[in-house]
Amino acid sequence: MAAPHYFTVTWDQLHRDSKALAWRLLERGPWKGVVAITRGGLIPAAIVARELECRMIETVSVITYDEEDRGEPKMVKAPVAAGDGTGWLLVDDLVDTGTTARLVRGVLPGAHFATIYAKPAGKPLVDTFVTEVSQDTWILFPWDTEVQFVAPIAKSAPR
Ligand SMILES: O=P(O)(O)OC[C@H]1O[C@H](OP(=O)(O)OP(=O)(O)O)[C@H](O)[C@@H]1O
Ligand SMILES: Nc1nc2[nH]cnc2c(=O)[nH]1
Ligand SMILES: [Mg+2]
Repeated sequence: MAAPHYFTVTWDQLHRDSKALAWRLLERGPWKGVVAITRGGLIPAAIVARELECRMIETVSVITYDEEDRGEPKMVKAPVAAGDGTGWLLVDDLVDTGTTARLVRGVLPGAHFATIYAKPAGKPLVDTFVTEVSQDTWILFPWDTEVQFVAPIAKSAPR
C-alpha cells in the first residue's frame, strides 16, 4: 500500500543531514569503525566515516523491502570484523518499523545505532538520529529519484 505522504530528500539535503549526524556522533566517540547497513546506509555511512576520520568500514546486508512492500527481513551478509559491535557505529539511512534494526542489533548488540531519519515506531531502537518524520510518510532518497518535467498547475488542477 502506498504511503499518503512523501518526503523527498535531495543530495544536498542528505549531505547536510549526514554531516549533522556526524556532529552528534563526534562527542560520543572515538569509534573503532563504521558498520553500514546496506544498501541504504552506505552513503550516509561514507559521509559520517569521512567526517569522523574512520577508515575501518564494515557492512551488514539486510533486505526488508521490495519498493514500498515490507517482507520478512533477510540478512544476506553478516558483519565479519566488528565482533559484538562494541565501540562501533552502526549506520542506516532510516528506521521505519524497526524490523531491520532489531535483526541487526541481534548480531551487533554492543554497537551504537545511528540513522539520519526516524519514524516513531522505530525511534526507540535508535541511539542517535537527526530528523523525525511521521509514520505515514515515505522518504524518497536521491538514489531512488530523478528530476523530471511536471505539467503547469493550470494544466493539471481540476476545474
Ligand atoms: O525499520 P524498517 O521497517 O526495517 O525499515 C528500514 C529499512 O528499510 C530500508 O531498507 P530496504 O530493506 O529497503 O533495503 P535497501 O537498504 O537495500 O534499500 C531502509 O534502508 C532501512 O534499512
Ligand atoms: N526509501 C525508503 N525506504 C524505506 N524503508 C522503510 N521505510 C522507508 C522509507 O520511508 N523510504
Ligand atoms: Mg536498508
